[in-house]
Amino acid sequence: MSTFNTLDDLDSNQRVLIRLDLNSPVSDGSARDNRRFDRHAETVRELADAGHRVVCMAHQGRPGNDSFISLKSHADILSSHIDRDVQFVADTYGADAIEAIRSLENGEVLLLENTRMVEEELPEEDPEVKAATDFVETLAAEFDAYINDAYSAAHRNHASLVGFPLVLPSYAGRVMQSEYEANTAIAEREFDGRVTMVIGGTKATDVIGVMNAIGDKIDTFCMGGIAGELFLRAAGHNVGYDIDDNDLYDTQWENNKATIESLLEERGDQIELAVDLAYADGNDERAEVEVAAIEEKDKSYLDIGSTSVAQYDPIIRDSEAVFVKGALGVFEDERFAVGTSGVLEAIAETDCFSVVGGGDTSRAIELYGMSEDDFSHVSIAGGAYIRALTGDPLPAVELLIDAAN
Ligand SMILES: Nc1ncnc2c1ncn2[C@@H]1O[C@H](COP(=O)(O)OP(=O)(O)OP(=O)(O)O)[C@@H](O)[C@H]1O
Ligand SMILES: O=C(O)[C@H](O)COP(=O)(O)O
Repeated sequence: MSTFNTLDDLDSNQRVLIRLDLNSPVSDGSARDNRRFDRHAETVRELADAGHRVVCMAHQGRPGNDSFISLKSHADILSSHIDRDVQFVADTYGADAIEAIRSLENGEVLLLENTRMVEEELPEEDPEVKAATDFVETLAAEFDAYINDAYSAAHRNHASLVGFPLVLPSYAGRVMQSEYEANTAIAEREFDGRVTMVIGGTKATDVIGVMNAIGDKIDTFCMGGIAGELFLRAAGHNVGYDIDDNDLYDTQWENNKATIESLLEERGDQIELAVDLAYADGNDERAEVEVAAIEEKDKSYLDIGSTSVAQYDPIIRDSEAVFVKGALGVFEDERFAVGTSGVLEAIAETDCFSVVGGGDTSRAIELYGMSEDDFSHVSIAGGAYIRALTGDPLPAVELLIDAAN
């Protein structure tokens, strides 16, 4: 597949600016280690070993969310994965950042502060607009090359992703290369038997927006996570709204209500909803309730229930291909891992073609004693992977391809 320039095309001794996707779960104000660090470490290590000066950009969370934090802890985690120091500067493109960039020696690695702290990074705009921002112009002047390794963020038209390919020689990093090749090939595959997609996670908007586009390729959607609860709400149950400040449901409901309702109407026979949900009871133990018995939502539902898992299990075992996007519950807490681990184990035990995607979902594989080898492909991308399945191009990838031609 000849597409974009890769690290094999990079000249020696370059000052490189590389976009990673280190967007991670956050606890106690710090990032938690996950597969994204491990995978990007390969690209960063290769560049540093080759003697380039490596400056990394990445984002974390979204402004206004609890997970919108500094990248300081990310530098420490990345450093532990590449066995060399990763310097950190709490600045994006101001005087401190420029000084740190200019002080870098060959083979050294520096991580800049969270790109989403730059006002010009968001919102989504045309590449030409992003390329003309102070952020892109100022940083571009310090580098010989731009590398995009952030396949999992390539569906966003943000400055750090679409601005630089217009002003610097641009290359794909190793993660970009392998994820692009795998996900593009998968999007083109055809299957004879049942094709199932398991949908969970927190970013319901990303998946609901593409369910129609992939609906002709998918026979059955098994729903969980936030999207699952929103569908239950549309089906007339008293769930799928916020009962605390975490705005996981209400905004996504407002933005997707019409689409969910029309999906249920037009594709209702393809969509499997949970029949029971799990929560923490007064003793902090896992408890389950039938969806039909919920009169009012007065607690957070953190997993699908075991009857729902038993309902999804034969569907998965009868499938020729299973695509997973997002976790069915808060699997990081063992009490609420029943849905996610149950579904993943069913996939691992069959020989269907399987892809597991979702920024954090791949972590469940390791956490619950499975191996990545039990699946055909494990992607560290969530929204980008599901967009790729529709066959729609990813803006940041298209720009890398244009740059090579
Ligand atoms: N019912 C739920 N309530 C709160 N969080 C949930 C629930 N179900 C799943 N989650 C959380 O969803 C996260 C998994 O999301 P995942 O990273 O796979 O997809 P995403 O957040 O939707 O999107 P992306 O992969 O694009 O980042 C897990 O960290 C899990 O705790
Ligand atoms: O985690 C992800 O899926 C990517 O980093 C994109 O993050 P976003 O959904 O906040 O743009």
